[in-house]
Amino acid sequence: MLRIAVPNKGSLSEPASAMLHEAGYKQRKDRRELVLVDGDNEVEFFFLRPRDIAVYVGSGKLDIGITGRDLLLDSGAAAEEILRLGFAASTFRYATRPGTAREVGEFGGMTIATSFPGLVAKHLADNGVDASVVRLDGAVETAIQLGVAEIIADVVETGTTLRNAGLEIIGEPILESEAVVVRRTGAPADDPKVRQFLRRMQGVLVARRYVMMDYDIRAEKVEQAVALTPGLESPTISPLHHEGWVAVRSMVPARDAQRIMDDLYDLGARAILTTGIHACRL
Ligand SMILES: Nc1ncnc2c1ncn2[C@@H]1O[C@H](COP(=O)(O)OP(=O)(O)OP(=O)(O)O)[C@@H](O)[C@H]1O
Ligand SMILES: O=P(O)(O)OC[C@H]1O[C@H](OP(=O)(O)OP(=O)(O)O)[C@H](O)[C@@H]1O
Ligand SMILES: [Mg+2]
Repeated sequence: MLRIAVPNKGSLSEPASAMLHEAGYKQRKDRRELVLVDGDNEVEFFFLRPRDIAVYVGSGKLDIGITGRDLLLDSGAAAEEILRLGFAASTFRYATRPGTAREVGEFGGMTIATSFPGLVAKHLADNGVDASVVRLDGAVETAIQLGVAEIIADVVETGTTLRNAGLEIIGEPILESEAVVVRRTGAPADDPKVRQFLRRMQGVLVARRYVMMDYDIRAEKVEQAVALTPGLESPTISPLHHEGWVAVRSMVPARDAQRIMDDLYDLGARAILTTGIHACRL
């Protein structure tokens, strides 16, 4: 059985379970379930606090886990990222009241509040800054208003929370984060169960990002058309009964599909169809 840690709460929890479900795994129906055995797929899921996942995986008690890159690096656990999952994207940044400081070099002697003390301490040390770090569980924006800290370091997605608290971002992001799959550092890379799990998750990523496009085009235009729809490997070209025409089938990035359809139409392609991909193995 492959033992997999899955976030039980917070921003990572629902999208992680949705992705596992899309990859064909059984997922829990009740949020209070802590462990779930998916016998058909020979996988056991452990629903754990996102912050603890890298620790369990790093200790070797669980084979792999889904967590945030920021949580992984903050934990200092002996775990490493093996696949980016493309959800829960955010940056990790410093912020403060206007006029307090413009860059990390000016933080000397100040106090920084954060839920990610490991990340912040390392970033300060890397920049040669001597400042205090206070660990808070959440809602760190309020720490400035209440005089607990001059600076905060927190997760920023849209920036709305910071704006609402009257704070502004300082400097470049400390980190760009997203949900990732982690395993113990140095674990054998060729474990067939892990590889199968990663292939399934990669299949979901591709199915979410691509659509299948079909169209008919005059044979003499096919090279120009295929330049617009090169596919992942190479497009399939089939002759049409109507002489001088071919049918083309190719995967295209979903976000470009409408623009590509316009361009194909202008080139003379007709019967241009896009269909969703439910699952795939590349
Ligand atoms: N607004 C957000 N947008 C994108 N990712 C986020 C956001 N808030 C937190 N995350 C990500 O979620 C992970 C933190 O999960 P965690 O469950 O500890 O916090 P949370 O989602 O803020 O939940 P809560 O604070 O309700 O416990 C981190 O990887 C972080 O980058
Ligand atoms: O840039 P934004 O789109 O505003 O998102 C970022 C906010 O979202 C998270 O907070 P959450 O709601 O999880 O509360 P918390 O601070 O208690 O964790 C994070 O800690 C930030 O505060
Ligand atoms: Mg939070």
